Amino acid sequence: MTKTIEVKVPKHGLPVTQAADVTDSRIHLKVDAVVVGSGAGGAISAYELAAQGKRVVVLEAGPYVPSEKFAEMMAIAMGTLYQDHGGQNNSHGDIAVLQGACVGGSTVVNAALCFRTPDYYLKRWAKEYGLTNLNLETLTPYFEKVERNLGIAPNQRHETSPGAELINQGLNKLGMKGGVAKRNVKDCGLTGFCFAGCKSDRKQSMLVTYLPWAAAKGAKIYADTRVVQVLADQGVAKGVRAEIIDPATGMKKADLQVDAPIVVLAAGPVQTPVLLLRSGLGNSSGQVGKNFACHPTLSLTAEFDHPVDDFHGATHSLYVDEHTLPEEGGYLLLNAVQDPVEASFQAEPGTGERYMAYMSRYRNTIRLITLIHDKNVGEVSWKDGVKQIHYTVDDEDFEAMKAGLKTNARVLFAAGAARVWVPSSQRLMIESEAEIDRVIDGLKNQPARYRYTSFHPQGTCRMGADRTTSVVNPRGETHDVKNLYVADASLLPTSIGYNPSETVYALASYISDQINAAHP
Ligand SMILES: Cc1cc2nc3c(=O)[nH]c(=O)nc-3n(C[C@H](O)[C@H](O)[C@H](O)COP(=O)(O)OP(=O)(O)OC[C@H]3O[C@@H](n4cnc5c(N)ncnc54)[C@H](O)[C@@H]3O)c2cc1C
Repeated sequence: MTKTIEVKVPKHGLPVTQAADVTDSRIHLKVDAVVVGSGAGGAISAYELAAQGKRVVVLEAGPYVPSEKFAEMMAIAMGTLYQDHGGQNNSHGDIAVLQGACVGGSTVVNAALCFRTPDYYLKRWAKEYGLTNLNLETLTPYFEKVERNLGIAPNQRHETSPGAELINQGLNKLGMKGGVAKRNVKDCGLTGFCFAGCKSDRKQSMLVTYLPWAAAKGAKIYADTRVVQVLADQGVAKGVRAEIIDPATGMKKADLQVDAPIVVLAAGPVQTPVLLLRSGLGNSSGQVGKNFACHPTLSLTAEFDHPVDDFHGATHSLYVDEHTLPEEGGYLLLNAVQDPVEASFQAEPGTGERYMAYMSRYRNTIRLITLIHDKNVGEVSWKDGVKQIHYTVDDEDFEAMKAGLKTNARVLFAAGAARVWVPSSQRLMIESEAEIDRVIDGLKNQPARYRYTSFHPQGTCRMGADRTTSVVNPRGETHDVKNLYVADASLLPTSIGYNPSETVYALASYISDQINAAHP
């Protein structure tokens, strides 16, 4: 007689509890540490704490989407992997603020470009915010560790996209120098689909690195689970309350309470402050949600007289940072490959036949992004059950954007562009190098006219030594609530001008060590 033995194996490699797996309407867990959010900061914290023997649970509001299910189409990826299905904006609706919202967070959809935090900012943070502990000597081992663990390395020659090759030629003609991008990608498949998730798992996102490692050390991961309140008693963190939501219906399936003496918030720079505000915790300084910066970007699209086919290759091949520090201009240039959907919203060629004609030349186009180091002038608020991002581009920052766009256009013409499209509702096209200054000088700081995208929100739970001007102390613990830690991009005291993921990876690793030291 044959006996069937039922073996329960994880469905797609990563053991994740999803709403569909939940049968009880109330769940109560007791662990050593609860981590809120499974992105850059959350996944690293979860692994580092679990590796020290702590019982860890990770709660992630977004769904679990295994890599094999990634659709190599932006429109679908936006709907499944991004915060608010890709529709998160500032309150004026003139800047798209993109964040990942899935198991692995923004690391699943990011372009993997990595920079160590420049010493310039570490020195500034030490001087202005008392963060003398975050110096190069202390942080270098953390940079080295995450670079090793995530395979962060300079692109190989063959990974350079065709558009980046042209841009390099333009830079050479102008006597400028591009830097070779470093990315957390191993053996890149050159598909150009980073923003839609890496189907072949070559991007070393949290989904394929720290989260499986955390699970191997015993951490439990819940998807579809939105934390709605941080629990504390007499100034000491006690755990969190969450709701497990069926993503198919939007209906609540269960209430979840986690009791834990260590709470790590890593819900990202929009949701972490919202959680603190909703919970009425951590805000004696009045700084929770304040100091929001987001690195607004505008892309110029160059059109060539011949096909370039700039859709295969590293998403980012090169950067130009001669003018990135605030005193030197405050802008960074980055090339990026683009799929037709992205190309379609990076320029304003007009509608109808004009638009069709423009898109029919998609193969001839490349883009160069201008990213500005913005001041921390924004605020995330939570009012009447609604989150809002109040932010508008500051006038001085707009001047940095204009300076960046001028350099950007010069590089594109030197690269051989026939014309350059400005992403403005005024339908601006620059037809020669001689026209650059006139067109760009004519731009006014009216954000609704432009196609702004932010990929890097940051700064809403500022770290600092002074409890009256910051939310989190230099070890990552909130000034107000003991054992309540923050380990995500909200910590950054100022905008850092460069893509921030490696800074978040390093800070989360550093803070995990502080937590492990305080809770042996
Ligand atoms: C399209 C895109 C491209 C990018 N490209 C680059 C790049 O090339 N280089 C670079 O350095 N940076 C890049 N970034 C930015 C980088 O990925 C982020 O700075 C970094 O991931 C931030 O880490 P985090 O831990 O703060 O948040 P995230 O990685 O965003 O993780 C936060 C997680 O918390 C979850 N969450 C939110 N609220 C709750 C809640 N209440 N309960 C439970 N879970 C919650 C979210 O769903 C999300 O999964 C990019 C970002 C995007 C969106």
